[in-house]
Amino acid sequence: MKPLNQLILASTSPRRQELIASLQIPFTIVPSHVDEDTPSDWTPEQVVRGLALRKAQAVFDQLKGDRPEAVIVGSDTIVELDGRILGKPKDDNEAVSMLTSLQGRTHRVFTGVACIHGVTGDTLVEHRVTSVTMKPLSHSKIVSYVKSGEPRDKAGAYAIQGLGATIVESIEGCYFNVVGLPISLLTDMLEKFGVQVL
Ligand SMILES: Cc1cn([C@H]2C[C@H](O)[C@@H](COP(=O)(O)OP(=O)(O)OP(=O)(O)O)O2)c(=O)[nH]c1=O
Repeated sequence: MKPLNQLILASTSPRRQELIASLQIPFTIVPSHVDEDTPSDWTPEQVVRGLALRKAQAVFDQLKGDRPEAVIVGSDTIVELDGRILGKPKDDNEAVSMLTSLQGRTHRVFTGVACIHGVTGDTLVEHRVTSVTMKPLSHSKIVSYVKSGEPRDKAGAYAIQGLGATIVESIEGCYFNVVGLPISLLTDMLEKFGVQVL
């Protein structure tokens, strides 16, 4: 397999763009705009792995005529509580109800990562899980956090990297997995494609 030294990030997420920049490898952004619906009986692992692959595959299909000498990276993040999957809230009311169910408890954040070799089409898919414990929160604190606007485009209606840091008590596992791109896992995957980060 030909070693590559460039990345294509199949994502509109500004957080993922910032995180991938930290690898100091040349990268470009090609948003995937895929339908994020999944069958209701899929497990959290199946959802994040399936959607990460769907995002990377959509960009690969779009570019494959050019056989880009780059690894295409797709990623997806969800929150799971009591077997229930929480994606991005559709409005502020749903954000309040998500945070009401998460406060004072421990939930799991799943992120799937898919890498596709732009020349050969070889594919790797992995995921990571991080446990996050949220502080107990009053209704007025939840409403005030939702009013900040931060929960809107975040799985589980919070952002640990922002004001959401003030409502998280502790985490167990990879922090960057919660933000949406587990950098350490991604690096291991890239090395399998011959992309050396260090
Ligand atoms: C839990 C949590 C999620 N998130 C974000 C990461 C993801 O951007 C978002 C989950 O939505 P995703 O569907 O994974 O990603 P996206 O639609 O934002 O971007 P794209 O599909 O184009 O890659 O939630 C945080 O930023 N901080 C957090 O603490």
